[in-house]
Amino acid sequence: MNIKRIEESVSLRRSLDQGTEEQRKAVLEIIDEVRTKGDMALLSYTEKWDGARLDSLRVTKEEIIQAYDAFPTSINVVIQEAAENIREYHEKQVRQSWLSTKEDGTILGQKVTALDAVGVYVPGGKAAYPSSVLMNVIPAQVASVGRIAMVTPPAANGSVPAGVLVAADILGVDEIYKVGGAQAVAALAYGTETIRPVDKIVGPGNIFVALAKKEVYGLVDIDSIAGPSEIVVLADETANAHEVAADMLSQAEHDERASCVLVTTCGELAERVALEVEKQLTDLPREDIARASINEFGAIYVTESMEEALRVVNELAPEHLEVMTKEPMNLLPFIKHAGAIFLGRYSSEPVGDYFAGPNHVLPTNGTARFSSGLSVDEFVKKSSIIMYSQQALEDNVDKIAAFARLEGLEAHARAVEARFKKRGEF
Ligand SMILES: NC(=O)c1ccc[n+]([C@@H]2O[C@H](COP(=O)([O-])OP(=O)(O)OC[C@H]3O[C@@H](n4cnc5c(N)ncnc54)[C@H](O)[C@@H]3O)[C@@H](O)[C@H]2O)c1
Ligand SMILES: N[C@H](CO)Cc1c[nH]c[nH+]1
Ligand SMILES: [Zn+2]
Repeated sequence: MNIKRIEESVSLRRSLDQGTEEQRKAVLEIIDEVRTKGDMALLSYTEKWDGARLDSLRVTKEEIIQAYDAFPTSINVVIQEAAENIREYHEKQVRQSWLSTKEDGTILGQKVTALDAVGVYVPGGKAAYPSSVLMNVIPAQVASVGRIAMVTPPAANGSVPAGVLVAADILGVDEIYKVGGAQAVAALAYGTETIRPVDKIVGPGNIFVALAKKEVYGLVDIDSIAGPSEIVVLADETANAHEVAADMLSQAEHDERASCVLVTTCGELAERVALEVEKQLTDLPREDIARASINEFGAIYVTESMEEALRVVNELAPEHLEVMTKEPMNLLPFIKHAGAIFLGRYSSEPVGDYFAGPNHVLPTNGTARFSSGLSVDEFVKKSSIIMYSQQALEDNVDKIAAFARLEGLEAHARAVEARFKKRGEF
């Protein structure tokens, strides 16, 4: 791993995959087919892209029972405990509706209402993470979303990864469909004979899923489009090189385009981490992926001071930031931009990926400058409440009418004045 000089400015931003012309055309065609042909189109695309010939799209109770047999009970217990931690954390995010009464009797407020129906996309194959099922479903449940429908592409033999089914069942999600790609997104947005439409679609997926989500946005809401994983470790001379390297590799193994960066005030630590990364890479099962990510998007920066290191961290605005310094809590006030902040030696990034409670769906590509991780807020909406008293309207009618006339909107002015003037008096 190369130790780099700090340039004027540093960035984690990798070009976002916008898809090729061909992929965009394919997605539009798939959406149109699903909209017009419904289930028939879903079954035919599932055969074409996933190689699975299905009789029916919905996962059955028997399949869930079989999924439990694939694991020892001990892992189910772990999933259960992780789910409890995630639920407890997200319960703290719940917002209450509020009403406030002014002196003149006016009541203003905000009513928080959960979405009626949400679709959760769970990617197929190796990236079918049961942990992501927990992270996408639990905040929706905590928000009291009425209905949660899950979609995931089946393997060629028609099966769905057992871990995904067990995680869904532990959470009580029983509406699961074996369909993936753009066709699944289209089904959730438009509805088919089997799949009822939803109001919002969340969850990561490949370029076909991302393009389809962008295309149906407006008809339904979508979450942010997550890019490849990122980790930045901010360390001083007290950090342990073996542990820093291990944490960096935890994200490098996700994706060839994942990024892991060390920012340190200690040149000696930088040298040791570079060697450790190389050493630890060699026996990783996903060595090829991690090596590609390190070569292309890995970096070690040595800074003159902690002040400069903090400037670099805020500029990178990473998805995950680990602070491995003598007094990590003391640096918290100076960290402005990061999706999740892991403080101290014992807060290794996978603690957050799986177990601690906060969500692991986080802003990537520098978007932590202006956005936040998935939360209960994403599954509710807010209606404003206005109940003006007679006194309040009488006191303010002239101001409101004047403002309306400033905009040339006479009917607006007359609407408020109608309470106090008779017909023909305007
Ligand atoms: N950021 C995160 O938290 C996170 C987590 C898990 C996965 N991911 C990402 O999700 C993605 C998973 O990708 P995947 O492909 O394994 O699963 P996927 O479920 O996203 O996509 C599989 C589907 O793609 C469609 N497809 C494939 N080739 C096609 C083609 N030529 N034309 C039209 N449709 C086609 C098929 O319908 C197939 O069912 C990866 O990019 C991974 O990085 C991200
Ligand atoms: N670190 C990933 C998000 O960047 C989430 C994840 C799922 N499983 C393991 N990790
Ligand atoms: Zn991870």
